Amino acid sequence: MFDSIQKKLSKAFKNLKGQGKLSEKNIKDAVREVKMSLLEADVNYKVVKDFVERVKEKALGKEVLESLTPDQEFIRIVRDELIELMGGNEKPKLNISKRPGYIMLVGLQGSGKTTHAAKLAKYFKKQGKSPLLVAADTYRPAAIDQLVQLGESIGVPVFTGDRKNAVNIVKEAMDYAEKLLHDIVILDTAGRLHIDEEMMNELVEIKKLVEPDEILMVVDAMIGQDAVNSAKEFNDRLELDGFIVTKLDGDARGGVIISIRQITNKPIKFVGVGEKVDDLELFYPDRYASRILGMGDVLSLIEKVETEIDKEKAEEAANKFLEGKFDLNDFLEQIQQIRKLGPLSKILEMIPGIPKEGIDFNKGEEELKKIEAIINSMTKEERRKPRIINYSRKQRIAKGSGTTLQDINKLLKSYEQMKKMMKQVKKMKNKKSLFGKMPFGF
Ligand SMILES: Nc1nc2c(ncn2[C@@H]2O[C@H](COP(=O)(O)OP(=O)(O)OP(=O)(O)O)[C@@H](O)[C@H]2O)c(=O)[nH]1
Repeated sequence: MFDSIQKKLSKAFKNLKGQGKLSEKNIKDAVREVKMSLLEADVNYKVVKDFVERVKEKALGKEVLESLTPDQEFIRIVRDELIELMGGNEKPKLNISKRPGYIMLVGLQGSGKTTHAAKLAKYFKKQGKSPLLVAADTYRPAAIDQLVQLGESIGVPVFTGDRKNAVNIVKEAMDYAEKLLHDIVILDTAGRLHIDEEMMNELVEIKKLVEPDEILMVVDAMIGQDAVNSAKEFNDRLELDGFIVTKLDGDARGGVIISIRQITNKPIKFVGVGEKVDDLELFYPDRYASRILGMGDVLSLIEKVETEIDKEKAEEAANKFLEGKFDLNDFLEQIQQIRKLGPLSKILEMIPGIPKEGIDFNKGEEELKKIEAIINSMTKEERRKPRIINYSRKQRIAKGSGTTLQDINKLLKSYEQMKKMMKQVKKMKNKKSLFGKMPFGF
């Protein structure tokens, strides 16, 4: 995410590092680099121009010129201005006041509406709500089937009606939702390759009928400025409540996320970071500013861990480890939990200070898959007591998992090392409880 803008900006900052004191020229050069980085990231020209003016004005102020760590002071200014540009300290919020609440998704074809309708439904389901998905995309019939399939995969009903007339489908869906006591209704509407009058009229009609609590436009980050221009047109016609910016996991350059708020004056509420139904994040301007600047995003990582990782299982595993009873079954479960967080590259980029260069994420991913396959090919007893795995068992496991004897030896060796660590931890724990029993404590 944002690889190229991160690299360019870090070059701008590097030139200020170790300069002792800064001159006006240093700062002007750095500002120019920032400007080029933003333009190359496809940020709207006017947005860049205003942004750069504000950064220059602040950077030429006394604080930076006299600061002992001018590069950090400069980064702070860029970060603050970036946050401001993307919505300040605003928290992402959906304003649902009716019951059922209505969320209408609009956007161009292929932007990710259908996928994000399902992601939102799952998001609400996780909160204990009872969502209903409505397939009102009659322009591309396959979109209805796509939504039905996605709905099945997350256990959320999908209303399809007569599959012919979007306004009729929505009308019937409203009755249906009230009867079945759904508390949130998500409408997937039709998109076109380009904005056209027929599509807009249909959307306006649905809007009038439903009076949605939220009209969110789904915008594809990969198409850059075109996306921002169409966002402006949609907003002019429909008075949007906000945006879901999708496909930020790809090599999106960042332009959309940085400019859309400024151009439309409407907030980004969610971002899509992958094709799976869990790949949805709330949009916090400060956290995204940190990511754009390559400073990681620990808060989002913690939230991800809290929602994806089973706390009870994690505690159970930790206890087993402390008791020295952590076996390969537990090891497998831990790997599966970690994989629920998504690809390693995505996890690591949220942690500040981890350089991306030189890390082969695919190799790490492959290694995890290999370990999973090896443990899956073991019997229950072998997983519980890996020491019984002799040569012939190793041969069988290697065959079953499509790996080599070397791979198996490597895993068993890591497990032995882990066991040693468990023993040490257990010893320390016992010592601690002994000290706890001494008369004066320790
Ligand atoms: N990498 C990535 N792909 C995404 C994301 N969101 C959607 N996609 C993919 O983008 C493609 C289009 O998504 P759809 O949900 O079908 O788009 P749509 O806007 O409903 O398209 P129409 O129904 O034709 O208007 C699909 O292949 C999705 O898997 C995302 O956040 N990241």
